[in-house]
Parts: sequence; structure tokens; C-alpha cells
Amino acid sequence: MTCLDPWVLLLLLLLPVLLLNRTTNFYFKICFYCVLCVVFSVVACVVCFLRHGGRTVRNMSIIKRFVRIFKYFYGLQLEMKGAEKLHEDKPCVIISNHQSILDMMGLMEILPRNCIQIAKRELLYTGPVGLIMYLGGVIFINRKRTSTAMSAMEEVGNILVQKNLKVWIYPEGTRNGSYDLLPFKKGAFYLAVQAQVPIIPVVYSSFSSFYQPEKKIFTSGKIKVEVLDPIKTEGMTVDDIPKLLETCHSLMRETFFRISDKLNEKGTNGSTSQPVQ
Ligand SMILES: CCCCCCCCCCCCCCC(=O)SCCNC(=O)CCNC(=O)[C@H](O)C(C)(C)COP(=O)(O)OP(=O)(O)OC[C@H]1O[C@@H](n2cnc3c(N)ncnc32)[C@H](O)[C@@H]1OP(=O)(O)O
Ligand SMILES: CCCCCCCC/C=C\CCCCCCCC(=O)OC[C@@H](O)COP(=O)(O)O
Repeated sequence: MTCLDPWVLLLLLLLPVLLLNRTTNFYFKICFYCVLCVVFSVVACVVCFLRHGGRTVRNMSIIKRFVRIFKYFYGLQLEMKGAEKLHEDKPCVIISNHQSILDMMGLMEILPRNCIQIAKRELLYTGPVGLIMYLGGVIFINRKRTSTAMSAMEEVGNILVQKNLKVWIYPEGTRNGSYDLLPFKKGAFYLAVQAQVPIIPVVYSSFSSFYQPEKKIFTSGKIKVEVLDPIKTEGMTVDDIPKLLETCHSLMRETFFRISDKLNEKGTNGSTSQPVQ
């Protein structure tokens, strides 16, 4: 019989204690999430290469299958409303709120076919995770240079209708762990007006009932997802963008408060904002 290294033995004995401690449990879950992302990305890259031979939005259906497994490790339940609105075979711009790196689980639950995503350029350099995003057709933008970000998004606008694509954008432009939505950036609205395609808002309930990084809380829980009705942009011009943005923001904000338990417009279930994870 092989003897276990005493350090390994000690770690194994301490593991239940560490997992019962809220802080270590929190960090364990976050680290495990990153490990899952990396390991599944490596496997998904191989499958994507074998199946489609390179970068294509069709790889997203493969990536989706991998990411959909994550929720079982975390005891997360997703409750959808109106998901069928995303599956109409027409181009559109989908906008949603962005709370954390955990969003990916909710995203992959309802991501429609032929839907490209916009992400910050830095994610391309996260090893296998960046590679799988690249293979999945994610468009990377440099947020520090508005002009290049705008032209990358304009290019998406040019092919949206032509190739019958959908595009998923986080108009807050960054992760937002506060108990409210941030003001929206304008790129998604320029894109929709330029391509004359509808905007479909998608709202995820606040994660704060099961995930509070500042208190090191990460338990099992439920995420409610509501897909709102499409908002037409036909006939709109750039002058209509501020009003369009305002309409989408207030509809989404209203929905966010309605579907998030114990949250109200004053912001709170005890604290105001917290760092993103
Ligand atoms: C198996 C495991 C697998 C794991 C892999 C799974 C893959 C999942 C992928 C998930 C990816 C998720 C990634 C999420 C992110 O990275 S979010 C961050 C990146 N996204 C965004 O930033 C999108 C939203 N941002 C925008 O739309 C911005 O508007 C942007 C285009 C980036 C410009 O930024 P900024 O300058 O900060 O914004 P403003 O909106 O304030 O605009 C400044 C002025 O420019 C004018 N403007 C904007 N766009 C246009 C345009 N297209 N044409 C003309 N003018 C434009 C705007 O009006 C502003 O001017 P004024 O102030 O109005 O004068
Ligand atoms: C060779 C380098 C290796 C680096 C390895 C890094 C491994 C990283 C592993 C897992 C990370 C999981 C990332 C999942 C993708 C989630 C997308 C996301 O949520 O990005 C955040 C972005 O929307 C906004 O960023 P900011 O809030 O503005 O900041």
C-alpha cells in the first residue's frame, strides 16, 4: 500500500473544515469556476476544431453544451421567461445586464443560434478561454480606444442583416455587482439603428440572493431570466438614439427590480455596491 504524503493527508483532513468555512468555501468555488473554464475550454477547443475546423459562430452551440454543465456544480437553477422571443430567425441586437463572470452560465442557457458576442479585448489573452472565445466568433473590442471599438462594431452592423446574425452586447460595458444597473454605453444602440434591426432586452435577476463577493457568500440559488419584447428601430436615425437608450434602460431597470428578490429602487438589501469578481 502506498503511503500518502503527510501534507496531502493533512490537506484531505482539513478539506471538509475549509469547505465549511464561508470565506474558504467562497474562494474555492471561484477558483473551481476558473479551473472549469480552463479545462472545459481546452476540451471544447479540440471539439470545435474537429467539428468546424476553425473560427465560426456555429462553435457556440458546442461551447453552450459545455457551459450548461457548470450550473450543476453550483446548485444554480435558472428560471426563464420569454426565451422564445430570442429564437425568431431574424437579425437583432440583444442587450443584457452584466453582473459577474458567473453570467456566462445564464448566457449560455438562452443564447440563440447565429449569435455573436462582443467582449473586451483583454479576454482574448486568457489562454484556452481566450482561444475558445475566438473560435466561437466573439468580436473583441478595445474599450480604451473608442474609435477602433466603434469601427469593430460598425463592421458587425454591416454583416448583421446580410448574414442573418444576432449580436449579444452588455451595454453597461463592464461587470456591475451593485444593486442597480449602470448607465448604458451607446454602441449597441448605434448598431441597432444603423442596421435597422430590433433590440431585444434580456434581464437577469440580481445574484445578491446567493452571491455577495464582499461578504464572501456564494451559495446555491436561483437566477430569473426575463426576455422583454423586441423594440423596433425601423425608421430611426442617430437622433433617436438617446431616447431609445433611455427607454431600454428604464424597461430593464424596472424588470431588474421586479424579478430580484428583496431589492428595491433605493438599492437595497443591506449595502450599496460591491467589487466585481
Ligand atoms: C467552456 C468555457 C467557455 C468559456 C467561454 C465562453 C464565451 C462567452 C463569451 C462571453 C463574453 C462576455 C464578455 C463581456 C464583456 O467583455 S463586456 C465589455 C465589453 N463590451 C462592451 O463594452 C460593449 C458596450 N460598449 C459600447 O457599446 C461602447 O459604446 C463602445 C463602443 C465600446 C465605446 O465605448 P465608450 O467610448 O466608453 O462609450 P460611449 O457609449 O460613451 O461612447 C462615446 C462616444 O462615442 C459615440 N459613439 C459610440 N458608438 C458610436 C458609433 N457606433 N457611431 C458613432 N458614434 C458612436 C457616443 O455617442 C459617444 O459620444 P457622445 O458622448 O454621445 O458625444
Ligand atoms: C496565458 C494566460 C493564462 C491566463 C489564464 C486565465 C484563466 C482565466 C480563467 C477563467 C476566467 C473565466 C472567464 C470567463 C469569461 C467571462 C467573461 C466576463 O465576464 O468578462 C468580464 C468582462 O465582461 C468585463 O470586464 P470588466 O468588468 O470591465 O473588467
